[in-house]
Amino acid sequence: MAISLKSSPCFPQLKKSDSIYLLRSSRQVSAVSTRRFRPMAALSTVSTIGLSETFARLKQQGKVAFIPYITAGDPDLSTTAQALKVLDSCGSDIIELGVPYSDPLADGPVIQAAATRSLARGTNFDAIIRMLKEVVPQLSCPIAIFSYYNPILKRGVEKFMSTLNDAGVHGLVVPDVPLEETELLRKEAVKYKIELVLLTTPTTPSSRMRAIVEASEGFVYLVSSVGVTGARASVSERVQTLLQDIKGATNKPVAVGFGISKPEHVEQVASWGADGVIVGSAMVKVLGDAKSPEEGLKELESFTRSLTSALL
Ligand SMILES: O=P(O)(O)OC[C@@H](O)[C@@H](O)c1c[nH]c2ccccc12
Repeated sequence: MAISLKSSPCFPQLKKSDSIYLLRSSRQVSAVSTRRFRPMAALSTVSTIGLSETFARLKQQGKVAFIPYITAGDPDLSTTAQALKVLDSCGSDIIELGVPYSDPLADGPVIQAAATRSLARGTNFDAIIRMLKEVVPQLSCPIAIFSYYNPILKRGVEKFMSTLNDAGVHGLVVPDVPLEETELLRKEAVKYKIELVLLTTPTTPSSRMRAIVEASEGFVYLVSSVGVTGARASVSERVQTLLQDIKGATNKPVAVGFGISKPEHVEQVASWGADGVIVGSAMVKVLGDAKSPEEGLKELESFTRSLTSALL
């Protein structure tokens, strides 16, 4: 069944030939766009497919996934709700949504500041989940929650996973959980159909990298450079060989993050064979630097479009 696209704030009027097709998958209706941009309205009742299925569909279309990260509650949760819809309608394929934390040891100054602002406003996990229950049914791309390990342990792993499942979240990234401790996380994640994404870095020994890619669900997160998150002037050439090493060890999709902040970075990483490109700090900065939430959302729209166009 094909439906014609309606105009949406994020892309010019598309031709009829750009119709999207609603495909019935085994578990749910899913929408595959024949182009990167999707209208918000036309997909308001379609539930999303998961991370691995998203990558499989993009691979069939010869496309690379665009994966933005934003911090929930910065500047506030209602702006986050609108930002998710803007990112979705501007062609994001998966969205990473960060749960703000008081000790974000892997984050650079931009995301640390966003977490501090969000926590100062009183953002908490329950409020984020309430917001997601409203917004997820309006999105056409899956959400992966980004949380440090401590808040998950405090809430209880099973309760945390079932709460994500209830909210329609498909993925989870826990940057500071050691591989040795992922067993319990993975067991509960599988039970609640949450794809647990693990990270490998340029300094991960190859035997450990192989264990990580084996255990990772949804996709493998290749951290492009040592250090913390934050926009860099360029993406390290080493990413090319790291991608080859990982792809030699698994058929799972590999998405690259850290430092990517310009269209040329996106293009470069895609040309090296990445299945997905992750942009966080640069997105968070756009929202954080804006004089008002409205201005932030407008800037986010044009910035996202500049990056997703680099993948077309
Ligand atoms: O911010 P960058 O340099 O664009 O990197 C992506 C990153 O923000 C996102 O994936 C992320 C946010 N917090 C993290 C902590 C660890 C690893 C990754 C992350």
